[in-house]
Formats: sequence, C-alpha cells, structure tokens
Amino acid sequence: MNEKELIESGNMKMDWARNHMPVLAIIREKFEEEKPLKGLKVGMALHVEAKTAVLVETLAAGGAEVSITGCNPLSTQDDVALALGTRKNISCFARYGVGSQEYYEAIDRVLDSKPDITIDDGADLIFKLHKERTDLLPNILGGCEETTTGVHRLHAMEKEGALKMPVIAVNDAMTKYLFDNRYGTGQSAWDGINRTTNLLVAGKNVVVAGYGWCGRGVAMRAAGLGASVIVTEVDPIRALEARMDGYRVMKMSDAAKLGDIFVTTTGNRDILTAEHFKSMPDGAILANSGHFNVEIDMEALTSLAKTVRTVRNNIKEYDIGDKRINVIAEGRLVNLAAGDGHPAEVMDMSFANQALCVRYIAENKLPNGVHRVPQELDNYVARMKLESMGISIDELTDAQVCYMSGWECGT
Ligand SMILES: NC(=O)c1ccc[n+]([C@@H]2O[C@H](COP(=O)([O-])OP(=O)(O)OC[C@H]3O[C@@H](n4cnc5c(N)ncnc54)[C@H](O)[C@@H]3O)[C@@H](O)[C@H]2O)c1
Ligand SMILES: N[C@@H](CCSC[C@H]1O[C@@H](n2cnc3c(=O)[nH]cnc32)[C@H](O)[C@@H]1O)C(=O)O
Repeated sequence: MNEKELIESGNMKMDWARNHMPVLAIIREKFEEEKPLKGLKVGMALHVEAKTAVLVETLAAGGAEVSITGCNPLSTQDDVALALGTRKNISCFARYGVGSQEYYEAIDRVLDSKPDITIDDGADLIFKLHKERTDLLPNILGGCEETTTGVHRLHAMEKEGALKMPVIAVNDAMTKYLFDNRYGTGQSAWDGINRTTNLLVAGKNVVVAGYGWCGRGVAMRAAGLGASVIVTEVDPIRALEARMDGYRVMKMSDAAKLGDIFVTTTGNRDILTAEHFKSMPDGAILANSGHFNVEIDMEALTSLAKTVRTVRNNIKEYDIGDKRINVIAEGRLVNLAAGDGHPAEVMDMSFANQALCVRYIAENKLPNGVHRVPQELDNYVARMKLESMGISIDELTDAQVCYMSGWECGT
C-alpha cells in the first residue's frame, strides 16, 4: 500500500472502532462542547491502533495537543499511526517493528513536547521522566497508567519515595480490569493465537500461567473452545480458585510435559524456561499475553535451538534437537502483536476511564503518589455502558436503603 492507501485504511479502522465505542462518544461530545483540556499537552505511550486512536482524537476534541508513540514495538499498526498523524493537534511517532533504540527515541520525542499530562501502558514515559528527563517533572500535572504491571511499578516507586508526580491507576478501576483484563484478554489472546496458527483448540491441553484477571479470561475461553485447561499459580488462593473453577492445577515443571499450547499471563519473568522447554511435547506452541517479552525466556530458547526458522507468518520454530517449539510473535503480547488487540467494546470502557481521568487531573491538583480512579467516575462508566447496551437496572427504595445501612430498621 502507498501512503495514501495506508491513511485510508487507518481511517477506516478508526471509523469502525469509533462506531463501537459509545461511552467514549458521549465523553467526546462533552469534550467538544466544554474543551476541558484547552491549552494542555498530553503525552502518550500506548498501543497505537484504532481504539487508541479514538482515545487520542477524544483528547484532541477536548482541546489538548497530543503526542503519542507505542508501548510495544510489535503492536503499532502503521496505517493507523499515519492516519493519526494527519489530524490537527496530533503527532504520532510510532512505527511497527522498531528496534530498542528507535523505540526509546520515540518516547523521548513524546517527552520533547513537554507534556502536562502523561498516559502510559507499562510506565515507559514515567520511567524515562524519572531517570533521564527530570527537568520536565515540575511541569507535569499528573499521569495515568493503563496496565497492571505499570501500576505495580508505580507502587514500588511510591514505596521508595521515588515517584515525583501524581498518577492515577486507571487499570485498577473496576470498569477496567474486570472487563479489559478478563473478557478482553480472554477473547483477544485466543483471537491472536487462532488467526496466527489456524489450528484447533478443542481436544488440546492448554496451560495458562497465572490465574489473575487475564489468566481467568484466557482459561475461561480456552475451556469454551474445548480445551482441557491446566493452570499454574504461585498464589494459593488463586490456585484454589482455579481448581474450583474446574481446571487442573499443578507446577509448571509438571504442566510443561503435558501442554500443547502455553499462554503466560503473570506479568512476571521466567515463567517458561530452559527446564520447561526441554520437557515440552514436540510441536508445543508458546504465547505470552502478560507483559513485555520476559515471561518466556527467549534467550534460553534461542541458545538451546539448533535452528530457528519462520514456519508461518508470526510463528518461529525453535528446533532444540529432540523437538520443535513454536513461539508466536517473539513472545510479545499475542493479542496485540499477532492480532488487533482487545475488542472495541471493552476498550470503550478502559479508554472512557482514561479520558475522564485526564480531565480529572486537569481540574484537580493532586499530590504526588498513586491515586485510585474516583469511584464516581468508575460508576459513571458502568452506567453509560449499560445505557449504551439498552440495559436498565433497579434502584434501591428508601426502605431498602434504610434496611441495608441502618441498624434500627429490623433484623
Ligand atoms: N494482553 C493484554 O492485553 C493485557 C491486558 C491486561 C493486562 N495485561 C498484563 O497481563 C499481566 C497480568 O495482569 P492481571 O491483571 O491478570 O494481573 P494479576 O495480578 O491479576 O494476575 C497475575 C497472576 O499471576 C500470578 N503469578 C505471578 N508470578 C507467577 C509465576 N511465577 N507462576 C505462576 N503464576 C504467577 C500471580 O499470583 C497472579 O495471580 C500484567 O503484566 C498486565 O500488565 C495484559
Ligand atoms: N506495554 C506493555 C504492557 C502490557 S499491555 C497490556 C495493556 O494493553 C491494553 N490493550 C489491550 N488491547 C488493546 C488495544 O487493542 N488497544 C489499546 N490497548 C490495548 C490493555 O488495556 C492492557 O492493560 C507490553 O506491551 O508488553
């Protein structure tokens, strides 16, 4: 495709996403009228694809000047990146398949815009701001963080007294993690695996590492596709929950021998290592849907391999002598690096939270530290989503309020 065709394709993807993001549409309308972000610069490092682009144009509609780059070298969709770059008050520095140097240079270019507010997915911008670009910190009103691991990092910074700005943990809104991490990852990880492998899931042993919100979603959809699901965990309560949800639970060293497809969702490193690769069945398929590219020890796999070859678009086969192991999308997020990411209806809620939190930061002076998404914003997103789905729910009567909250209303 030439540049014009790419831009057309990007615009078409954005139109489709926009039409399936009704809560963000309500917020965009308000932003257009009220311009709550007028005069502010927003710097973003998020997966640059169509739903993110709808968030970007929502912030621009609110009066912000937006600079954006990617938060994963393999999740950028170049057509969307180009289409975004043609919009007024929007600069996009993301490109698919960049090396590490170009990836971090693009983050610097976003920071060069001297943002008042940041939006991160994995804390890349905040990390650089605190390590190399500290001169920009006094200008920052606050930031938003999209994902679990990013929030963990921010809490670690806060604990050590290293966090020098307020950040809202958008991931921790209930209308984010209960839907995005669970139903979003549950569907999009399998979309990525299925469209990339074109193999059957039914009848296979699927090993899901981690039974958090993402793992629950991935396991639930694997079971729905007919797999026999095995869960590995380190948290005894979550392990127990997985067992009572009907899955087999065991150590990875045992699961490694049984799995046909492995999906990591822990946000941790070294989940699949040399020890596991050596005991896996021939032809095992590995995918990561957690964080960056450290859940599968790609270095160890590469050094074990006698040969490495591409066997299908986005699948590399590592021949380690007595068996072949297939890795999707270099061990990076399978739903974004081998698919189109989460469904638009789910990102509608995640990005409604982002837009509302950016406005909240603009309108409230927050102290440095990690902040929760205000409950009223979380409730608002849920209500708007229900309304967009044509669902009405009951309201408590006065007598019910009294019964639930008082102690004199009777036993
Ligand atoms: N692919 C996506 O689009 C997507 C969406 C949301 C979140 N994420 C990322 O996925 C990861 C998980 O997010 P979450 O919200 O499910 O987090 P979570 O904290 O709810 O779950 C992670 C689980 O992994 C378990 N775990 C940690 N180390 C383990 C190990 N060595 N072996 C087995 N289990 C282990 C933890 O006990 C926990 O139960 C994070 O990195 C998050 O940023 C990805
Ligand atoms: N940047 C890191 C962190 C994990 S991304 C995980 C986050 O991606 C977000 N996400 C999932 N699908 C999409 C999408 O289609 N568009 C934009 N963001 C998405 C989701 O909200 C989740 O919290 C990495 O790439 O490894």
